[in-house]
Amino acid sequence: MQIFATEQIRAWDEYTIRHEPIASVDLMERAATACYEWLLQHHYKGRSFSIFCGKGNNGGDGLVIARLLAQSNHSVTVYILEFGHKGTEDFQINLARLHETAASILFISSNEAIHPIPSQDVVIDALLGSGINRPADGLTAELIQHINNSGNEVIAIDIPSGLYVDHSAKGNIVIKARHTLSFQCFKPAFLMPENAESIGDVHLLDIGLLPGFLEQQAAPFQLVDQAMVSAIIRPRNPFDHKGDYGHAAIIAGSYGMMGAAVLCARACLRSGVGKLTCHIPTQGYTIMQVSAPEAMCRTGENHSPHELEKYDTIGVGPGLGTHVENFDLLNSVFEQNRRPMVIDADALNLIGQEKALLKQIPPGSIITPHPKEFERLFGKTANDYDRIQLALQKAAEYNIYIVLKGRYTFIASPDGRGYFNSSGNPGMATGGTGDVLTGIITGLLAQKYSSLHAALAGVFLHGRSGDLAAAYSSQPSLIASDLIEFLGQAYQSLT
Ligand SMILES: NC(=O)C1=CN([C@@H]2O[C@H](COP(=O)(O)OP(=O)(O)OC[C@H]3O[C@@H](n4cnc5c(N)ncnc54)[C@H](O)[C@@H]3O)[C@@H](O)[C@H]2O)[C@H](O)CC1
Ligand SMILES: [K+]
Repeated sequence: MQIFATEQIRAWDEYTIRHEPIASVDLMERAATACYEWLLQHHYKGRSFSIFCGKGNNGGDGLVIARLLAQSNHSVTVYILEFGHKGTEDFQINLARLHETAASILFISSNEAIHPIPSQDVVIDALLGSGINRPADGLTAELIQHINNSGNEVIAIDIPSGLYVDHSAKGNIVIKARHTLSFQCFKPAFLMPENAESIGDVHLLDIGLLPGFLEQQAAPFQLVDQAMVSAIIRPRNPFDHKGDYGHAAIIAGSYGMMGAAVLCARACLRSGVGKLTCHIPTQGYTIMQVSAPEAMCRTGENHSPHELEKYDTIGVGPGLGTHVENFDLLNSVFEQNRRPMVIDADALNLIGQEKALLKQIPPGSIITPHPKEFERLFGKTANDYDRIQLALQKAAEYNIYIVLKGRYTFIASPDGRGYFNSSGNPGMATGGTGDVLTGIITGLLAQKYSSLHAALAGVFLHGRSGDLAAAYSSQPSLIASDLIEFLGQAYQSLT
């Protein structure tokens, strides 16, 4: 699924209006009806509503929702923020229609007109939508703050007012919504951690924008979803043997951190790899052989980084530690292996300390930093959007894939394309889940998936395992081992 910027969203509306064809006021009716139906289906039936509208089409949506609620006997008060103009055509048409209902309509043209919101009311925020082109200020900003301070439950229409669709609004005054009801596709704003407080839970409502538009559009970002990953994963052939699924190596673990190596190894095995050899410290030998009997082990000084050319790929980093001798280890790995590999955790921290190593990473490799590791490697950015751009820039500069881990993990490809993963949940914010991801991606690379496909399928399957595990038990109780147990079901869920 594409993730569009403001101009493309507007173009998609216009394409639908022209080709369906449908009048724009009828498209607004369809969008607002979807919001109204969502409210009825989600325990808001019978509640009373304070609906705040601007004079653009976002406000128009609010007026239609107000009419539909009033016509179904809900108590509705509509507050229209005065901007000194009549409003868009569709806004005006719907204001006239609203006058024929029992809804109270009040205009806010100064601070004095801002009154306390009844505590039982659900607030609908339809002040500003995707047409915003500057920070909310003056009376608009005061009204937003008034709504935020009220403590009432807020449902934002299309996007919380004050937020930009595709660039940072950090530091601006923005509505804090419990739910955001948006249309058709994800907007970049919904995928950025810096907006978490504003957007609440996002619900995408289908308003029937025509799919024909998608064929002509190159979106700046793609959403990694089930359809995408189902098309990547290949079925197994009946006459295959283990040699067909590659030989992976994992170089991981140190005293006190053998768990990371075990999680990584077990996840790699469950990903479908043919053979796995773990290069681990000698004192971790028994732990690994008992925990992952399917894997072979090599021990020896400094993880014994020898004969690495026999592997199809290598995953390095989980639980490795950042002792100085590990710089030699990394140098040796990068010298021996020039095929795409996976680099994570302490291996990234070592590279963060010795930036010259970045240039030695084999081309097409996948690095999997979390935001702090990313910062150590490439520096701080002012906001999440800049971090995404920096990731794309660095991916191109070093010819690597950067998997920037988070709620919506971002995958930066060296060709300039960016992908946001859609699966996963906050239960996965717990120790060891990153080691599992490294194991899965390493296993997919060994099975000769391209680096891009291994990264995309790896993050999606990892998140899907987390979703299945959380559904089976709960988010708080989720531990990294659960992801490995549910990887089989995650694969199954793709078909
Ligand atoms: N498919 C869809 O997504 C549909 C969306 N719809 C809704 O339409 C809005 C977009 O409407 P638009 O009129 O373009 O913009 P806004 O309502 O956001 O109005 C903005 C309006 O206000 C001016 N303005 C911009 N920034 C500010 C500011 N900081 N303070 C005050 N005023 C500002 C600007 O000049 C505009 O005139 C979309 O979000 C959906 O809710 C349709 O219903 C159809 C389907
Ligand atoms: K809004």
